[in-house]
Amino acid sequence: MNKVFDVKSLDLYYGQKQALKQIELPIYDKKVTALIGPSGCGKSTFLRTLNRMNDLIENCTVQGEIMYNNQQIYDKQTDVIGLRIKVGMVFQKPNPFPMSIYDNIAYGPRCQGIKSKAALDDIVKTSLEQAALWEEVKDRLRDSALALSGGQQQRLCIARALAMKPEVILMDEPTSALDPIATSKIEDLILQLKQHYTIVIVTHNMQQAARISDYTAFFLLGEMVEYEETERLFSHPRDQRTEDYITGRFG
Ligand SMILES: Nc1ncnc2c1ncn2[C@@H]1O[C@H](COP(=O)(O)OP(=O)(O)OP(=O)(O)O)[C@@H](O)[C@H]1O
Repeated sequence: MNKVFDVKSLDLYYGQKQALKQIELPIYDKKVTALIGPSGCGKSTFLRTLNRMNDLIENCTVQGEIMYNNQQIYDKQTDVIGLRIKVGMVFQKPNPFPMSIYDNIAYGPRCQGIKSKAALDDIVKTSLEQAALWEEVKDRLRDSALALSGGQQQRLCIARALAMKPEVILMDEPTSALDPIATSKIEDLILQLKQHYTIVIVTHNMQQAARISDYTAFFLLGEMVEYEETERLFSHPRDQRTEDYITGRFG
């Protein structure tokens, strides 16, 4: 199986404080990898290393190696903007831009220099279709995105990421602000998207990890304690700490 990312000996510090310790992890192509663990264990921090979003945090230093398609992304020569296009991100709280549904999707492609209306129309339609939102919004593309429901806004944010033609989508607790029906739609969508994209998702919800992911990594206190095929990790955890966490003994 093809590794999209290969992480080796990754340490991350916020100032003096070490938030990630010697993380080693592969991320496989067109699979869903879930990151689980109690609050503050470093899941979001790790997720952000994969497209160098932590660069935006002052005092954050990273050591070790993250290979993305056989290229070390923490090299000085890395085109970080290009990396963030290829490795898109969806956040916990839906964050549509205060503009129309259409313009939310067209914004990124326009910034990349695409001006033709036909080309933009096509990107908007395809992205919304892939995000399972087209049927719900096709008659109101010029309406404000802020008028959509929370679940629709989150699918819009996924469509906005897809419009950039990424290879990987990082999702940081994408359903934690949503009700169960909207959550279930996003979960179905993730299962669809993995046919074409590699997905890494942070979730607090172990049932969700079990339902949608192929691989799971359990983090604790900045360490990656266990990484396994999801089914195996939940049925036969190797480490006592994983077992304690998944059986609800802490966290
Ligand atoms: N910008 C920052 N500056 C300093 N410390 C930070 C920063 N962001 C996170 N941390 C610290 O790094 C550690 C890991 O935080 P992180 O947000 O990655 O954990 P998490 O597992 O994603 O938690 P949660 O599930 O609550 O979102 C925590 O101790 C946190 O306080």
